Amino acid sequence: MSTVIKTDGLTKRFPRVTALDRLTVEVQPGVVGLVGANGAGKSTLIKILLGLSPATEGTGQVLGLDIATEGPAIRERVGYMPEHDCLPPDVSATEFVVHMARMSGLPAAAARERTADTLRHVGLYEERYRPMGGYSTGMKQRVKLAQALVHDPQLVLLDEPTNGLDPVGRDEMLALIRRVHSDFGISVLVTTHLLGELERTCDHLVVIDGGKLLRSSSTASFTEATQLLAVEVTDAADTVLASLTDLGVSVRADGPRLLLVEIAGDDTYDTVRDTVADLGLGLVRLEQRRHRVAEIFADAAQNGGGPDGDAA
Ligand SMILES: Nc1ncnc2c1ncn2[C@@H]1O[C@H](COP(=O)(O)OP(=O)(O)OP(=O)(O)O)[C@@H](O)[C@H]1O
Repeated sequence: MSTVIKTDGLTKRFPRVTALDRLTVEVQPGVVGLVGANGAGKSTLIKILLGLSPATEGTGQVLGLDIATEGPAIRERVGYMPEHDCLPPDVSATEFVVHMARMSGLPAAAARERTADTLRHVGLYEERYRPMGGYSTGMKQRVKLAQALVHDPQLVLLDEPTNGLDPVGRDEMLALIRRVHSDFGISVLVTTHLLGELERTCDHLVVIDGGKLLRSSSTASFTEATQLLAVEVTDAADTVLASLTDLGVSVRADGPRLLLVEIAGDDTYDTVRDTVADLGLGLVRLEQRRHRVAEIFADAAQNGGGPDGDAA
């Protein structure tokens, strides 16, 4: 496997803020999430990787090409979906994507063919001939994705592709992103400020905060199982808590009906089940807790860094 993105000490200083602070990271082929609160430096990193904005310090390569000197070659091989709405309202999706394909160097016939295939792939059908001003946010996001894919890139950089979507639209977009990789073998770097959003979509997560790398590792290792059992009961969780405590089980309440029980061994499951049954209560859920991506921000905040709020 060859490295898709590699940065070493990448720094971007604006007059008032350091947007990227000595970022050293490597990204392998697959679907990779770039996660960070608003202002963490995600869009800045993408623009630098595309060779559109110079780094203040540090180096980087995309698909083995130098970001400082080989920007045009990078942009030939990389698709980019910008964060903000950038679609001309009185042009149809077909016209727009054909135009973007021609801009990437495709001849007219190939551009039309690729546009039709790509728009079909992202799920735009008859609507593709209508002016985009009348599109929903979800349709606009699909057009933005299509124009990033139309020239058959090896890598796409997707900046907040789920922005403005409702939960159903978000799930559809995430499934589509997954298919970009599984159907075409295109590597994906996708950003989000919603910390838990990419846990099911990405193979690997890079988490940044204040321009600094907090962690880069496989999604599985981010969300590995904890030694805690989440126990949801129909009611009277306090009674269950008291009974379990009497039995020497380490347990605490986490809301009116939820208890968190420390797993001491396999028999913890039986103890919990029997205790709830003996009290004549119902068990709604009994499952081992997994770590959440958001926890890394709480840990960083405890150690003196981390965002202070909107990292939901
Ligand atoms: N051209 C610029 N001039 C000055 N400051 C900038 C510029 N672009 C970005 N910044 C600042 O750099 C920091 C990182 O911004 P960036 O847009 O990369 O964050 P982000 O993680 O993409 O967040 P968002 O999703 O809100 O765009 C922010 O503090 C931002 O205000």
